[in-house]
Amino acid sequence: MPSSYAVVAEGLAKRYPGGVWGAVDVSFSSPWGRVTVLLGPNGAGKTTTIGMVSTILKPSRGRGFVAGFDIVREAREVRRRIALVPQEARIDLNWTPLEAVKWYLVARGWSIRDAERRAREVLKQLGLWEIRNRSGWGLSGGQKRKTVTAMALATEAEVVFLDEPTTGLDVESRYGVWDAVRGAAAEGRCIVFTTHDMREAEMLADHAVFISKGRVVAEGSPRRLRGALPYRYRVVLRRPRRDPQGLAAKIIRVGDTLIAYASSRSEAHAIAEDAEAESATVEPVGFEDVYLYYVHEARKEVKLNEQ
Ligand SMILES: Nc1ncnc2c1ncn2[C@@H]1O[C@H](COP(=O)(O)OP(=O)(O)OP(=O)(O)O)[C@@H](O)[C@H]1O
Repeated sequence: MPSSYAVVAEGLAKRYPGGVWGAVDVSFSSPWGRVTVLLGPNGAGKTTTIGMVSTILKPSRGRGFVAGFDIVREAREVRRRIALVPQEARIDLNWTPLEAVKWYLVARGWSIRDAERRAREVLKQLGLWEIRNRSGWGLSGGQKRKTVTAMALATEAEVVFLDEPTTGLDVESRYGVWDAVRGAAAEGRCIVFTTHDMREAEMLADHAVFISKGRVVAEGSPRRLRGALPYRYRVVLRRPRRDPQGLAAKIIRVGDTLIAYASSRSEAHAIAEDAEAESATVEPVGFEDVYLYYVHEARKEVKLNEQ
């Protein structure tokens, strides 16, 4: 029973009724006390993966463990230890944020007094304090979304699965969610998070898992994944007069903008000068570049361990 990791997926696959494969071969390990971010294009299999490890979906193949418990044979034990915010989660609109969080905790076995105290704490952290007593009918989409996230993070769950919790949230609200997620990880819990926002992934991830077409194509810490790219710098050229073909390690075209990759800062500056572009910026590669490389280019599996 492997329990040194909070979540372990071993070759998980899911075939939906009708024959569509939602996941084909998903293997990854999420450490305790860390934030694991699942990344990948629409339809890659992130939600399906979260569904399987949170016991909502039965895998068609493979094995999975949460806190050392088998996700199929010991699903009840797993459920006791997790909290989940599905992508489409909604609150009961007849409740206020305070009621929603508090009564959810009570339903999980908390005393009313502890639930009230904890609900207040989390609502403050997520910037929901001012509207804690407003009916769900009077909340904006983002406020409702944050309330559901507050319900999951307020719990004692050792492992919290959040499927795109910040989609549609304003900048300040995102910071609130990030703060709460980091706080939960600092308590030793494991947070598994999906997002399409590369900046968010870069800010939050201790551990990243890239999924493409139902398979894990890369896994590791952001630093390791960045370091494994065959280039170090990206040059963004807007309307270049000359094509940096030959100078760049790789080029991506987005309309009249080119992203050229270089293996050193001096090469990057040479590309920027030579192109005579309307504007040129040179920056170290980031998570977006990691994403583009692993998801769209490298088809082979890459695994980067922390050692
Ligand atoms: N209930 C279902 N029945 C049949 N096919 C499904 C079902 N749910 C998902 N799929 C399919 O499984 C594949 C993976 O979907 P999934 O929702 O896991 O992707 P995702 O990575 O979470 O995507 P997104 O970023 O758009 O949320 C897709 O091809 C999808 O159409």
